Amino acid sequence: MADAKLIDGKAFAGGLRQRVGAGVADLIAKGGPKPGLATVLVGADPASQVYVRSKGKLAVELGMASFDHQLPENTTEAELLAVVAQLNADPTVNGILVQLPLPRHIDTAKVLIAIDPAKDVDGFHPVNVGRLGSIAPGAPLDFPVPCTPLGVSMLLQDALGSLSGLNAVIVGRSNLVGRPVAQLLLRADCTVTITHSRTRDLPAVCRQADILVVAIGKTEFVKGGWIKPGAAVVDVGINRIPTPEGKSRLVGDVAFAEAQKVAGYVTPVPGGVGPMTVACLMYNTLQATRRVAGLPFVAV
Ligand SMILES: NC(=O)C1=CN([C@@H]2O[C@H](COP(=O)(O)OP(=O)(O)OC[C@H]3O[C@@H](n4cnc5c(N)ncnc54)[C@H](OP(=O)(O)O)[C@@H]3O)[C@@H](O)[C@H]2O)C=CC1
Ligand SMILES: Nc1nc(=O)c2c([nH]1)NC[C@@H]1CN(c3ccc(C(=O)N[C@@H](CCC(=O)O)C(=O)O)cc3)C=[N+]21
Ligand SMILES: [Mg+2]
Repeated sequence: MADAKLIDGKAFAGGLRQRVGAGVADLIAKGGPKPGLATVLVGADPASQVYVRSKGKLAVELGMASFDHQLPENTTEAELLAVVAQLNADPTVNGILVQLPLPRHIDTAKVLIAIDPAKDVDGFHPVNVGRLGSIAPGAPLDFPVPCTPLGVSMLLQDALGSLSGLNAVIVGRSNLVGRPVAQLLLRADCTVTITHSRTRDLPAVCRQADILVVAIGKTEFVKGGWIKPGAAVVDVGINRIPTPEGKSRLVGDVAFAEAQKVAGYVTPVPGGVGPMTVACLMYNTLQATRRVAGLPFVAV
């Protein structure tokens, strides 16, 4: 079989960013508010610092205001909740992202439920989780939806067109990725199977998949022999591995070279899902701002 088509997430994300930027300009031109995105990072994890900084930079590039809050590792839960309350009350802030994971002494669920659901641009608040979990097939996504899953579903719809009736297998059941991916593919009329570390004969389950989405955090875990010929494979994993030169590079959860020989479509790491996550955060921030301005929902 010919090599798989590469799903170019970086290119698609570039287009989405451009459309969001145009949406921001249009909103402001019509006298609407300037979208504002607040990011909150607790602790000094270098990778997280890089991500949060790049989110702020992109927001400004797209015409939004960016507010970055860097709190020390020893911040108490009460202090973090006070920052969230202040951002909830600030009318210039339309989107709030609290970078995860939080230090162990902070109860993540308590922080996420404290964010105003209307400003929850990660889609992690239980109200938004519930909206996604009870959505009717094909109904509009007119509330905040988790960024990585939204990006995954956009890439699949762009590559395949209608997903109706396709067998989708998700590897990983986290609240951040696996579960919301499953909800979005169910909304798109896929037949969805969610798998995890207790799944029996995972390779055999994966081989049933027309769409295989992998989000486990294990370097090149899914092998070529697990993939149905012609399937669309979306690799969400971000694993940093050392190179012989003493540097590091990113690899996914799928053995990419093997997958390319079997799959019909495959996303690379880097340049696949990652850039979509950040673009969808901008999309969610624009949409949250349009909603507070009382404007109707339009997908961009
Ligand atoms: N590209 C992007 O924008 C993003 C990438 N990521 C990346 O995606 C990956 C997953 O992230 P996240 O969902 O937060 O991870 P979690 O660690 O929260 O969840 C991992 C999931 O994988 C499952 N799992 C682990 N080992 C196996 C195994 N051997 N067989 C089957 N299932 C297994 C776990 O199962 P169980 O529940 O049974 O423990 C769990 O459900 C990571 O590499 C992360 O860095 C995350 C967010 C955004
Ligand atoms: N509240 C919260 N929301 C998140 O969305 C969130 C989070 N916390 N914590 C961490 C994870 C991880 N995540 C990524 C975002 C972008 C890339 C990304 O842009 N990746 C590039 C590579 C970037 C590089 O080279 O380092 C790519 O795959 O091409 C990856 C991973 C968002 N997360
Ligand atoms: Mg915690």
